[in-house]
Amino acid sequence: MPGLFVTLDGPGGAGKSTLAELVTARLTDAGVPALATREPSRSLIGRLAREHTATFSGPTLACLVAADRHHHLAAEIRPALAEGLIVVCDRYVPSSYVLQTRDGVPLDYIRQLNAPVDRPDLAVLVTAAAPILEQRLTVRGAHSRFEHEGSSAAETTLYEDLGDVLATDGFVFHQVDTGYQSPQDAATALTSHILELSSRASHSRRERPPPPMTTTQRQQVTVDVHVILERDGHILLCLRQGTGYRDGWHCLPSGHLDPGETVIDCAIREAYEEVGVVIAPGDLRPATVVHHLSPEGRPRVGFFFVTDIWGGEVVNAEPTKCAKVEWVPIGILPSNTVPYTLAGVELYRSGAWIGVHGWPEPVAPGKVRTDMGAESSPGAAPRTNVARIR
Ligand SMILES: Nc1ncnc2c1ncn2[C@@H]1O[C@H](COP(=O)(O)OP(=O)(O)OP(=O)(O)O)[C@@H](O)[C@H]1O
Ligand SMILES: Cc1cn([C@H]2C[C@H](O)[C@@H](COP(=O)(O)O)O2)c(=O)[nH]c1=O
Repeated sequence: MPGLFVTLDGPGGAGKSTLAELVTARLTDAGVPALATREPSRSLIGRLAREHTATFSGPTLACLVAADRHHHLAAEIRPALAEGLIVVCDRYVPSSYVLQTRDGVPLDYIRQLNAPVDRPDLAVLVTAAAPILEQRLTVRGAHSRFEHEGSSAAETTLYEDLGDVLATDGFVFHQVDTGYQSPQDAATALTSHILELSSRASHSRRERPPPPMTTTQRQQVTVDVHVILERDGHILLCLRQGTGYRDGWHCLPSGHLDPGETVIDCAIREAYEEVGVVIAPGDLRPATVVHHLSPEGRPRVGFFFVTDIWGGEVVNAEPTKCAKVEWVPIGILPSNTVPYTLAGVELYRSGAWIGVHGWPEPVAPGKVRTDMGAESSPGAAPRTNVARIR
């Protein structure tokens, strides 16, 4: 994976969330695409785990957070890494080793549950002396029963004792003591460390020649699905925010294909999750397909669907990821529209069934055909079959 996966763990009040937010902002300001995320994640399973620690405990909570972790990796972390992003995750496996142990689950059981999950490139252990943590928690307030029930000293000791286990389990870790440095200073030091690691990783990737493709090696691509809701010459765009990827840019309701999902199911799910509309499978029409190469060199295939029939009201259903949803004229998209999105909409408008975007050279010079008129769609020109978008 070309990105870098960084996790932050440590006792309650150590400053994990503060650091995650500051480091991601600094990376983004430095022009390095980064994604801030956390565990339990924002998914349905994650919300169950986060919001119900009073109800779920012991092995139940251990399994719930492990299930959330598997889904989080598949749905959010691996796709972002594949795009070349630095993923900064607030809590990961070391939190399970400590919190589930405190909940009476045997450490070996927790290690087995987490044995199959990805190892981060860097596991940051954020610490501070126990009296400092207690003081911070008193001022900020406790987030969960773990912080009501336990003492910071006991939790800190469990993290301190974790070194050998983490090393055995394949974690490369780095300690940050926030006890005597401001959040800004801690973030500056950690951001430099991450940037250095990232540059080392990309150097070693560059120095390693790409392995030759053999018949057993196939190109891996990320599949995205985009939904064009079209009405009266306008389409619906979402203004991204707080995602760490292209924030401040407009995109279509869209997302990655989940494991086991068809592109049709994915379009229906994303439209519902992001803008609250219910689309019947038969009302989705294929708009175009974009074979995209991301600036980091990762290939993606985007299936664009279009519809003008849906149930429910359009709403901004994910306000933490989207500042607003907006109807815009299909022919005059905002200048801050994500280029990949723009390519899909332009292909659809031009009537091309399929196009390539972001690739440096024509894939098959002389083979580009634009002469195969086919059925047309509302708002779109007669269909052509292939186009190239720069
Ligand atoms: N370096 C620091 N110096 C002083 N105060 C800090 C520092 N880092 C964070 N804080 C403060 O300590 C409190 C806890 O920080 P934060 O919520 O980031 O911790 P956390 O490790 O994510 O906690 P939890 O595990 O409970 O979610 C906050 O009020 C935050 O402003
Ligand atoms: C990752 C992880 C989390 N939990 C629990 C502990 C807390 O109740 C929440 C995290 O909230 P915070 O604001 O980050 O403190 O989730 C857990 O039990 N095990 C885990 O691995």
